[in-house]
Amino acid sequence: MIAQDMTQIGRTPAAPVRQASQLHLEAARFAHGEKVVLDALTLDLAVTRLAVVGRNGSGKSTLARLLAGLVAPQEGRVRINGTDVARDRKAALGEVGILFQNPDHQIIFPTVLEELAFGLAQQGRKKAAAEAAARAVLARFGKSHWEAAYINTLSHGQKHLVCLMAVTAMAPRLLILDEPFAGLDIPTRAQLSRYLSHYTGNLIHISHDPADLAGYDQALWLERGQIAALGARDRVIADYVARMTELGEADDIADLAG
Ligand SMILES: Nc1ncnc2c1ncn2[C@@H]1O[C@H](COP(=O)(O)OP(=O)(O)OP(=O)(O)O)[C@@H](O)[C@H]1O
Repeated sequence: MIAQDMTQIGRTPAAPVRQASQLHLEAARFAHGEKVVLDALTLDLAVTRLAVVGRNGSGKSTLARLLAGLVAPQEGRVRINGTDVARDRKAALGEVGILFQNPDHQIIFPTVLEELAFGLAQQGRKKAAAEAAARAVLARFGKSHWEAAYINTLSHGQKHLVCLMAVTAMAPRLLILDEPFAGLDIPTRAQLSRYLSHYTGNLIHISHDPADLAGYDQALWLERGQIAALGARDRVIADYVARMTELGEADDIADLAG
């Protein structure tokens, strides 16, 4: 069951609702060694609900990591609401959070409370205040009984929920979701989806499944590290699905994305 007033999850009551987040990428480049993933990517966009699609290997997760400031562009600039998210990590934590596809890549601490309190401490709260705020988030999600649970005893979906609680506890204005529903059963997926639809901050949602992206107003289609299309969700997703269907029906799969 969803606890209490879901509109307040991750936000204090006084927080502004869905004030757009401003993405600013200026000729951003990111390569893994010789492999250039994103090249001279330029984007100025006000985001409330943005869907991101693209083939395997097109650079979506790399873009997510750049936007979250987990990696810095090797050339160019990435700013979210004016913050250089890779350099100013403390300010970045209030601007942007990320939910990975695999919770095991995100979780650091053994227990649920420690995991939730960590991000809050990173934002500058003292240990006791961070733990109190973490307990408040657990209560809001109806999961106070998880406080002392060892995360390695939780299921994949439950770990996902821990990550979602941890990231929303920090109340970032922009939350990036990198295929958050992969591997989840239908009820867990529905529950997470409901939590997310009530998140009062802005969302960027990466998914291969257009059904996950209903309710998003804009969409960005990434192709080999370049923007293939950006605009109204319905049009971009329709064009993307048509193109993917066309490729899927072709016998020659030599054109599989690098
Ligand atoms: N650590 C790494 N070392 C080398 N190459 C990498 C590394 N991580 C990613 N890549 C390469 O970067 C490219 C983009 O990867 P990325 O994970 O951003 O794509 P994606 O669009 O998120 O893919 P998917 O839909 O499969 O999750 C791929 O070609 C991938 O092989």
